[in-house]
Amino acid sequence: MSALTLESVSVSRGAGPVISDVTLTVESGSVTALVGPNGAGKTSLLESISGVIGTSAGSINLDGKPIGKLSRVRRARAGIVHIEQGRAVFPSLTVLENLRLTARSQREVDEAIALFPELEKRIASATGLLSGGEQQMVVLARAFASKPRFLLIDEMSLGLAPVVFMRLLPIVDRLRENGVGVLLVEQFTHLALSIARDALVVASGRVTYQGPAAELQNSPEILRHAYLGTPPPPRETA
Ligand SMILES: Nc1ncnc2c1ncn2[C@@H]1O[C@H](COP(=O)(O)OP(=O)(O)OP(=O)(O)O)[C@@H](O)[C@H]1O
Repeated sequence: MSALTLESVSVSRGAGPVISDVTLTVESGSVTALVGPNGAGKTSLLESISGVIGTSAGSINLDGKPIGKLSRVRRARAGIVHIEQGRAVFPSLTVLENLRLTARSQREVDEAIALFPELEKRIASATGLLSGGEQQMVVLARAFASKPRFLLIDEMSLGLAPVVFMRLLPIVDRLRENGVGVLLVEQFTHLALSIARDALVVASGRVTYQGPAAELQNSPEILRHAYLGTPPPPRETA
């Protein structure tokens, strides 16, 4: 079992700390939802994992080996792929050309198309002509074509209606079934929790909940306290 682990990670930017003391394990073939209020530090945490920004304390490990000092490119080569906010496609290139940009071989392109049959009929279209949801699908397919071991997805739903975003969730689940470990930052909390096994809530840079996604999904009170950063209600005993 492959794992991406963070041990007591802290991140500072600008005026001071934005992430404090986060410990987390994402296993291959699992989805972890990372949720929390605006400005909580979710994007900063993803950026520190992929190497966009540095950490101020703690360690980031891939299968037990520290990767926190590696460049962004080397982390990507090791299999940590970060889908940043916004739809980063080349709109004037066709879907196929966008896939070829990250795939290392035609086989990887074919595998991506096989996993995303929805894109097959649009393969020769300019990507900019696709709907927002379809373009996000191209982003996911392109990420898959780059053979990720761990995928960090930052607000894939940005600019999409919930109903469109809901159509992308089974695709994330398909990636998971293919062994990818997914860390999913999402503003549509309940939709993210619905496909996640584990959940992490951060508020003001600190972890306020860590546990099964189903528990958060089923307990609005626990979720509310986690977002507010206040102590959770006592667990009911049988
Ligand atoms: N480039 C930057 N320079 C300085 N401070 C930044 C920068 N980017 C973000 N911050 C600050 O870091 C804190 C965490 O921001 P971050 O974007 O990580 O939160 P977030 O949980 O992803 O928020 P949102 O859900 O609104 O996207 C905020 O206080 C933000 O103002």
